[in-house]
Amino acid sequence: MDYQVVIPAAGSGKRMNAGKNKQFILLKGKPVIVHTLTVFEQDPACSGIILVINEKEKGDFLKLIELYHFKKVKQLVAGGAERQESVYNGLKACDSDIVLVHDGARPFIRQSHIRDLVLSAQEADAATIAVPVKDTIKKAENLQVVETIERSSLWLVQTPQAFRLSLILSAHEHAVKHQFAGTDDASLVEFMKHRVKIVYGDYTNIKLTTPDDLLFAKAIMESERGKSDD
Ligand SMILES: Nc1ccn([C@@H]2O[C@H](COP(=O)(O)OP(=O)(O)OP(=O)(O)O)[C@@H](O)[C@H]2O)c(=O)n1
Ligand SMILES: C[C@](O)(CO)[C@H](O)COP(=O)(O)O
Repeated sequence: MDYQVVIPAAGSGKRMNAGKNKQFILLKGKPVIVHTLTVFEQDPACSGIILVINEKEKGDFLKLIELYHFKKVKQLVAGGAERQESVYNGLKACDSDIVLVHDGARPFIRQSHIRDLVLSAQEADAATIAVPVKDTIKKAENLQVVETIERSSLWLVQTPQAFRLSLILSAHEHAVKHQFAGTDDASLVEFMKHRVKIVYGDYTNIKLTTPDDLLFAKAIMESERGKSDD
C-alpha cells in the first residue's frame, strides 16, 4: 500500500555540536539527509516526501534535492520551534491514507522494516518501529537510585512511525488543545487513548544525536548493513 512520509529535518542539532544542522554532516561523502531521503526515494510504495525544514536552510536543501535528483520530494514545509510542531506542519501537507513520520537524522532505516510498519498501520491505524531494551534501567533522583524498572516490557522507540492520516492529525490537534508535548508522535495518539502497535526494528537504526553517534554511524556505513538497500 502506498504512503507519504513526513521527514522532520528542521532541528538545530544542539547536542551534536557540529556548528551546523546535523542533516548536513557528511557520511561517506554524502549529507545525512541524503542517505535518509534515498531510502524513501527508492521505495516503490512511497508516493511522496514532505520535507520539513528551517526556512533559513531552504536553499541548501533545494540544492541537494536537485543534485541527487529526488523526484518524490513534493513539498518543503517550514518547521516549528519543537519537533512536534514541525511534524504537525508536515502532516498538514499530506493527502495519503497512511502517513509515515521519520526523523531526517535516522539514515539507516531499512525498506523491509518500512514494509512491516505500513502493514501494521493498515491493521492497527498506528504503529511504531522499536527494539527491546538491552540494559538495566533504573530511575534515580539526585544520583540516588529510586527503583529498578522491570525490563521485559520496555522498548526503545525509533522512527519511522506510521498512522492513518486522519488519526494522527486529530492526535496533533488534541495535543495542541491540551498543551500536551510528546517526544514522539505515537505518544500523541496514546494521549488520545488509542492503541499503538509495535513492529520490531533493529539496533542499527540509530538517531544521530550526540558526537559519539557519528562513530557508530561510520561503523554501520562500513559494514555490509550500511551497503545494502534492505
Ligand atoms: N524543531 C525541530 C526539532 C527537531 N526536528 C527534527 O526532528 C528530528 C529529531 O530531532 P533531534 O534529534 O532532537 O534533532 P535536533 O533538534 O536537530 O537536535 P537537538 O535536540 O540536539 O538540537 C531531527 O531530524 C530534527 O531535524 C525538527 O524538524 N524540528
Ligand atoms: C521520535 C524519536 O526519534 C523516537 O525515538 C525521538 O523521541 C526524537 O528525539 P528527540 O531527541 O526527543 O527530538
